[in-house]
Amino acid sequence: MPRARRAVRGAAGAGASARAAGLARRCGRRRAGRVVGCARVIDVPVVLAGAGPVGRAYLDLVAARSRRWRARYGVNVRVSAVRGRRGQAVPEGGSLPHGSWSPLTDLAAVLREHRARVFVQAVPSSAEALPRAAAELHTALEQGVHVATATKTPLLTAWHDLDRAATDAGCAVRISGATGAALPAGDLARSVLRGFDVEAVEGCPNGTATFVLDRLADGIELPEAIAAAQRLGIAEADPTADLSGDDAATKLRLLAGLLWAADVPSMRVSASPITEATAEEARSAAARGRRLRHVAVADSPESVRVDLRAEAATSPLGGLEGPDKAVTFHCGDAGAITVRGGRSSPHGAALALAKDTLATALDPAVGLR
Ligand SMILES: NC(=O)C1=CN([C@@H]2O[C@H](COP(=O)(O)OP(=O)(O)OC[C@H]3O[C@@H](n4cnc5c(N)ncnc54)[C@H](OP(=O)(O)O)[C@@H]3O)[C@@H](O)[C@H]2O)C=CC1
Ligand SMILES: N[C@@H](CC=O)C(=O)O
Repeated sequence: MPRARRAVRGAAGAGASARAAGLARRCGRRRAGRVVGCARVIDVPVVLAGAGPVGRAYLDLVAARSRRWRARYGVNVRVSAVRGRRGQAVPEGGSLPHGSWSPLTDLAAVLREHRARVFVQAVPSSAEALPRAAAELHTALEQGVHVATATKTPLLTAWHDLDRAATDAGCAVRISGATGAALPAGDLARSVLRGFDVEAVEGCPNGTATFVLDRLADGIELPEAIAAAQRLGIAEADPTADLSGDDAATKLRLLAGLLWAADVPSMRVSASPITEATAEEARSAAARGRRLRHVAVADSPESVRVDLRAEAATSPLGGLEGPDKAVTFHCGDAGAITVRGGRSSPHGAALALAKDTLATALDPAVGLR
C-alpha cells in the first residue's frame, strides 16, 4: 500500500531520537551500571491502560529493566500514569500505589499532563472493552502519542482508521503484543521479510491451544487443561477464543495486514474448534507418534482457516511445547522461515510491549506498517 510518510513529530523526532541513541551509545561510559559522560538520553514517558496481569507485568518489567535500557539503548522508559477500568494512579517507585486510585479523567488531558510519548494498551480483547479501547487509541494518536498495544479487538475492527490516524499524526502503532506476545512474528511480517514476497503464513500462534492439546493427549480432561492454562496466565479470562481458533485466526489476520496490507476487518475466517471430542483425536495422534496441533493458515489476503492437524513430533509445529508458539513464513525463493518460542504469558506480552515501546524511540516508523 503506497503511502506518503509524513515527517512530523514521530518520524522527525524518532530520526533525531535514533541519532541521539547512537550518540548515547558512542559517548556513554558505564560506571556501576550508570551511563555517564556526554550521553544524551531519550525520555519516554508512558501512560499505561490496563492493570491486569499484562499491565502489571509491564510495570514490573520497566521497573526492573529501565536502568539497563537507559545504559544500553540511551532510552529512559518510565510509566508515569496507569489507568484501569474506573480509576487511575501514578506509580510509586515503579509499582502500583497501595492506596486508593483517583477517578478516571479525560485521557487526552492525562497524556498532555504527563507529556506522554507512548500510550501502552493492555486491556481485555473483549467485545465489552472494544468501544473504549478503540476510542482511546484514537485519542492517543490525535495527541501525537505513539501506541503499543496487546489488545487485539480494536485492530480487527478499526485497522484502516487507526493506520490513517497514525499516519496523519506521524505516529507508530506497534502491535507485537497482539500478534503472539514475545514471538517476534509481527516484526518479521511488518518489516524484516519485506521484499521476500511472502506467499503464505501458517502456524500455532495461540499458546493455550497447543498447551491444552498436549494435556488432552496425556489423558487430562478439557476443563482441567483449560484451568491449568488459566492458572499459568496463558488463556484469556474467557478462553472461548483460545479454543474456537478465533484468537489464532486473529493473529494471522493481523500478520496478513502487516505482510500484505490485507483488509483485516473483512478477512474470512473458518475454524474447527477444540472440544471435548478433540481428546480422542489428540490421543490417537499421540499413539501414532504425532501431535495434534491447531494450525492457522493464511495463503491469501482474503481468508484464514484454523484446522486440527496431526503433525510429526519432529516438525516445527509438532515439536512445540505450549505455551511456546511458532509461525512459518513461506517466502518463495527464500524458502520457509520459521520463528518459534516467545511463550504466551503476561510476562511475554509485557516483553513485546516493552520492545515496541523502545522501538518508538529507536526505529522510526509511521502507521501500522
Ligand atoms: N496473557 C497473555 O499471555 C497475553 C495477553 N494478551 C492480551 O493482553 C491484554 C491484557 O490482558 P490481561 O492483563 O490478561 O487483561 P485483563 O482481562 O486482566 O484486564 C486488564 C485491565 O483492563 C481493565 N479493563 C477491563 N475492562 C475494561 C474496559 N471495558 N475498558 C477499559 N479497561 C478495562 C481492567 O481494569 P480493572 O482492574 O479496573 O477491572 C484491568 O486493569 C488482553 O487483550 C490479552 O488478549 C496478549 C498477549 C499475551
Ligand atoms: N490467550 C493467548 C494469549 C496471547 O495472545 C494465547 O494463548 O496465546
